[in-house]
Amino acid sequence: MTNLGERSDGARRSTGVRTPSQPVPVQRARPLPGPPVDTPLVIETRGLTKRYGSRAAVDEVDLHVAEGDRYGFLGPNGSGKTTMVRMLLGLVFATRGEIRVLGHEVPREVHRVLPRIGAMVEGPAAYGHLSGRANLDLLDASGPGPRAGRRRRVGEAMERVGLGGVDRRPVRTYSLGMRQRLGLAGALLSKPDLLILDEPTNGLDPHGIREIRELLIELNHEGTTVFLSSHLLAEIEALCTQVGVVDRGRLVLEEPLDAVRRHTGRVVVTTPDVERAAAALGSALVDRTPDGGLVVSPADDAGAAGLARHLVGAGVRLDALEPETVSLEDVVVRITGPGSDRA
Ligand SMILES: Nc1ncnc2c1ncn2[C@@H]1O[C@H](COP(=O)(O)OP(=O)(O)OP(=O)(O)O)[C@@H](O)[C@H]1O
Repeated sequence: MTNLGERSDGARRSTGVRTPSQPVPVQRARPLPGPPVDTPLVIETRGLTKRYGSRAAVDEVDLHVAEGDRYGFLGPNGSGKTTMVRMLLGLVFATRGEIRVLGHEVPREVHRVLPRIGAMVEGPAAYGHLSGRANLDLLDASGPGPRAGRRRRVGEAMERVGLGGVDRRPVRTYSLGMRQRLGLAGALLSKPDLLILDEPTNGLDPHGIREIRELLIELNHEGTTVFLSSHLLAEIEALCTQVGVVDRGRLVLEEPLDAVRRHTGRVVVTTPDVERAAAALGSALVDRTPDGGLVVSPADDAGAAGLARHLVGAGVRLDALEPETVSLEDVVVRITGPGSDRA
């Protein structure tokens, strides 16, 4: 198997946007902003494929997750996210392709990788008749950590996910959100270098989602790389620094979030004098936003400053003049089809 760590093409990020009629793999393109290209990769796959019968659940995926990333792996239902996550953890064998996690080949060296990973896949599993603390005690006992300090480790993990006060209740009385937090506490026990989480905010209410997001950002600032799969665009947009979009098993985009939400070169004008502004703009007015903003394509040499002068000169009062950006949702909807459960 090729040593993925020896890649020299420098293309740690690839980029590509396709229209639905162009089912091409992700393209490698311009250098992108973000961490330097020599940031070590903690997850890398090449040509990774998993077939179930004639159907490819994961299809020729080249994934690049760099140290320090908060990487959001996004895709419609049935697009292959869980299969991908399971292959990264050695739970499912690939049909073809290569996987390297934290510098080791998976599945061959997965025993060297797992102690450094915290993972939560397809919802947390726990013994319902035991308390959350007892479940974590068992999990800790099955891990590589020493017995000494177990009580403290478990206590800290429970506190971090907001379950500090409920440690005597049996897990069968937990809400889905509490189970999700318990799963996350289990993933944190070993103070992992890498967290791999499949839909970690499933079942959480908005407060819970925010708490988990803040926790993941905090852990990331402390040095943990976070890889999470989700179909929740808003969640990825609020949390992640990097985005990989998968559609029907293929990785169709992999970019820093900032690059995805790039500026369009157009300007959104907010004004109380909408019709006066529209008349002054003439053919430079190209669209209107749902909340009444005017989308303007300013002449190249004049830019936003020239646009502002022109409008003020025409007697238009300006509330705001902002660059228009593409939302993650716009991009994802454009490049992916409906989930395979709707095909
Ligand atoms: N064990 C299996 N046997 C046969 N087909 C499978 C198996 N596991 C997954 N698949 C198929 O592979 C495809 C990808 O499934 P996967 O669960 O990885 O997608 P997903 O993106 O995680 O979906 P969701 O967001 O709905 O969880 C689907 O078409 C699914 O039906």
